[in-house]
Amino acid sequence: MAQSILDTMPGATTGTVLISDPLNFWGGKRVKPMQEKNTEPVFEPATGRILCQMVPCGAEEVDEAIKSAHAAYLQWRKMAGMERARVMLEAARIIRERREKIAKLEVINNGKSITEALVDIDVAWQCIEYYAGLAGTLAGQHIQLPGGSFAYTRREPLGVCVGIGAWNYPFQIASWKSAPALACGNAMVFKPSPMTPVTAVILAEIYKEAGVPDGLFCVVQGGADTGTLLCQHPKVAKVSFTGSVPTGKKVMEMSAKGVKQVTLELGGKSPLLIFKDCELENAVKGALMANFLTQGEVCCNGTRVYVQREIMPQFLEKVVKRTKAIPVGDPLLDGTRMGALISKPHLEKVLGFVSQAKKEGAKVLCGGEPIVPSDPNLKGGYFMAPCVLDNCRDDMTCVKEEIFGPVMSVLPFDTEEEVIGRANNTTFGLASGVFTRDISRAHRVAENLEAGTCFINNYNISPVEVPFGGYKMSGFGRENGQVTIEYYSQLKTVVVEMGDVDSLF
Ligand SMILES: NC(=O)C1=CN([C@@H]2O[C@H](COP(=O)(O)OP(=O)(O)OC[C@H]3O[C@@H](n4cnc5c(N)ncnc54)[C@H](O)[C@@H]3O)[C@@H](O)[C@H]2O)C=CC1
Ligand SMILES: C[N+](C)(C)CCCC(=O)O
Repeated sequence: MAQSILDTMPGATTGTVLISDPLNFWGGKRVKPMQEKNTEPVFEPATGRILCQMVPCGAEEVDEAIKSAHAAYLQWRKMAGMERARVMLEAARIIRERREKIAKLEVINNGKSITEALVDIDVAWQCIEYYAGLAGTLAGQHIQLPGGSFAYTRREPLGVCVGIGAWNYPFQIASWKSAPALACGNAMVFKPSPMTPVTAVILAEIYKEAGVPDGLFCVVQGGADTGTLLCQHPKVAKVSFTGSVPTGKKVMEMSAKGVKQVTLELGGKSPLLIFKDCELENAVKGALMANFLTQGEVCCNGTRVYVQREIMPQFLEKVVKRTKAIPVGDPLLDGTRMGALISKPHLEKVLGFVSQAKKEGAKVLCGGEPIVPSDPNLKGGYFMAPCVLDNCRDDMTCVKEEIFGPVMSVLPFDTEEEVIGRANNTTFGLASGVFTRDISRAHRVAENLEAGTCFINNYNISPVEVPFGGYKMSGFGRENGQVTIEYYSQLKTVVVEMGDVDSLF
């Protein structure tokens, strides 16, 4: 059935798509909601038009999905890693083959530019391919003990894992969570954000087509209530969450009650440090990459841009020139580099941060206002002009709080020691960046910044081989890279006695 939606994609344009297929998936197929209660409209951000209805799953449906996942888990965990790898490689191949269609659907639901969505879909299949590669390498250790006795360890799956996703990278988040989970022999029940329910179910269909047992990757739709049901379900072994800090705390609290493992990928207010000895053109490009991907709705964005005072005028001139040149508009057009924000209330929240910044003394160098594109089709879309704020201070709201929109705050600094102290003066710690040509300084700064990632002379590149995750209130656990295997598996120790029992009793 998803085929039918995907198959309409080649000819689809902004403002033309309507989705009526069921968006839940378990037992190997799309499942219609049991009842049409608490339905929420889902919007196409570029037009403000209703794209489909999101019908949240209740307790009975969540239970069905988890049961279906558990049954699949019992089969999947018995397969050799190499067998699981073959299925996952097939899933990666199918995604790659349909990348344009999936990317287009993602754009229609999320509002980001097609250029970016294509990258997101590529990162998704690469992630599945990467963990397929690791599935066959899972192994334990053999430990020799006295008298010929020995012990060995087995790396075993956890069981049914829950993935709860945010709306900014819908398909990619579902892949980042499911790929390591499945590689280790787990099943996953995934709940997308209620604002972007459309593409996770495509991933479920692709896994099915690739040959996973029915139920191995399920999708349940819903918001906080459905998420709560998932976190509280006794058959769930682990919850991996991407979203805001307040919700992350609730997820951790609920999971604690059942002693479930958690991975939390939360928000950020990451610093980007630009030293006067940097290659300025690259630093300017890096600052844009750090702020304007996905309309600024990225958790690891480097939104506090600290620039060494001597180069501030040149930096501002170049950064403003490039920001003003960003083509904002119809996200399905190849030339567009920034699309629409996720929703009207979110756009208003972001614009509210800009007015608050002005009240607190910041100077808007460009953007920060809504855009109504000339194309009549896009009149109801949630567009705004990307914004650069000057005259910022560390105590301003725009510098302290996560805006999650295209708003860059620029701050001057004088010394390395000073800027490191200021950069670390936050409860967040997701990412950070430094631009300098001095290699000693680069590594010293990387060591001293309190964040899960430090980009040196670039920003926001995230190859799937590289671990990603936060320090401090930005969360814990990691996604991507080899280490994530440890977050989706548990170690069993088997102790073998080769002699007689030397009993104390
Ligand atoms: N770290 C990141 O990548 C993201 C950060 N955010 C930040 O959060 C703000 C709010 O965005 P939201 O989508 O409302 O984030 P959120 O944290 O409320 O939602 C994230 C996910 O958690 C689910 N959820 C909500 N309440 C839950 C509960 N009690 N139990 C279990 N699951 C629950 C949501 O349905 C969604 O799937 C954004 O403006 C932004 O500042 C939002 C999205 C992604
Ligand atoms: C892909 N990347 C690194 C730009 C962002 C991924 C993290 C997120 O979900 O916001």
